[in-house]
Amino acid sequence: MSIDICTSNMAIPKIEKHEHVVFDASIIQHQTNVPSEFIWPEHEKPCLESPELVIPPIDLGSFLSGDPSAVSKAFQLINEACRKHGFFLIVNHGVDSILTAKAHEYMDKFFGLSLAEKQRAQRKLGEHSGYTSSFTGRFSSKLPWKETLSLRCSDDDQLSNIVQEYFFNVMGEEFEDCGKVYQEYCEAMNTLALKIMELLGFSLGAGREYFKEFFKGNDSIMRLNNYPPCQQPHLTLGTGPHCDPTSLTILHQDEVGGLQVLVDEKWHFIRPDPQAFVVNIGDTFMALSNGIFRSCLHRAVVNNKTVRKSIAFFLSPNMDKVVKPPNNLIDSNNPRLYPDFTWSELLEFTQTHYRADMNTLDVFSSWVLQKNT
Ligand SMILES: C=C1C[C@]23C[C@H]1CC[C@H]2[C@]1(C)CCC[C@@](C)(C(=O)O)[C@H]1[C@@H]3C(=O)O
Ligand SMILES: O=C(O)CCC(=O)C(=O)O
Ligand SMILES: [Fe+2]
Repeated sequence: MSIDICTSNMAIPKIEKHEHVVFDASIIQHQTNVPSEFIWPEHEKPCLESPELVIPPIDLGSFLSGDPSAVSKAFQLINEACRKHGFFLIVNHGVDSILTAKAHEYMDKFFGLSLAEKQRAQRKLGEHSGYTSSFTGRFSSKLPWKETLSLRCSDDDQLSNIVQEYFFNVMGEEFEDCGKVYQEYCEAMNTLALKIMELLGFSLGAGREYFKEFFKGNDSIMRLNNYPPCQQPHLTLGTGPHCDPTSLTILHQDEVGGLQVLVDEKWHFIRPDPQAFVVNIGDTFMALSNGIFRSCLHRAVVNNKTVRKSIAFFLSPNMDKVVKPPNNLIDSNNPRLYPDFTWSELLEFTQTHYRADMNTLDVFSSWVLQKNT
């Protein structure tokens, strides 16, 4: 496949696939030389000695309790973080730590299977759920050193068991318990995401309920990321630099560490904390906030000793919901920065035409404008 679209002022790079590359985690982790498809260009190669970013976490429980000083503290922290880089940590979030621990344990069960067994869940083009090893079917170079299992999830009543059913139908009875855990985890993430939306709505002066309402019936994705060890970790990346095209990401990383965030033009490690969720603003929320809250640029590095796992929940609106900012964020001094679009259009753009990176929202906006003229 090779798609080349040109917008009025921006060329969209080709997406090419090279299906001959095989990423079998059990083999590739021992290979002394990283295959060339996994070698990232010089300017994107990771710095494995980056400094750590130290930031105060947001206490969600106290904010929701309504205690005035906690509310104003959370309000101040969230405003600073989202205007500056779009990333923050949440503690006292109400998610059961046993559930999170089980979600990590079941990752070992799934990713510990042979490649052929994992490929029973192989993600097909156009589908949201399924297993992908290193995106070898989608991209030709700068392949990420990871395998993922994506699961579509939603708070729509009709899709209330979608994760559980996926495991049962695709992986069989043996994965029934695993399906139950990930179903429960998705529901916990959905509840948490909507609570965070209250905080964001409040901070942007749109009202506590505004974004919570907007995301009712959301069509989200949960992704299990498994990063095997790599013998030349300084040459590759687990996940390349990107802003999530989705609205809000809630990530839980295991104790190994590898997530880096760009702040003040420097990459910083985010030290893993089992009690905390890492939250970042994605492109769709940046558009919803009329550019006031920034989509966060981040990436993940790998290491030569230990497998690393992370679980990401990507909150996204219902497919047909029109993404446009609330009226209070638009005036003559703050004109609209992005055109109206639907999540279904942006999703299609990142899956078919353009590999999500740090410029997705701008390139996508030009594409939408050009399409509509
Ligand atoms: C809708 C999505 C596309 C990606 C997964 C979710 C949200 C983030 C996107 C992604 C993680 C951004 C970096 C590149 C990518 C290919 C990846 O490494 O996983 C992206 C996902 C994707 O396109 O499948
Ligand atoms: O694994 C990580 O820490 C980051 C993963 C990520 O950015 C993603 O899946 O979008
Ligand atoms: Fe991401």
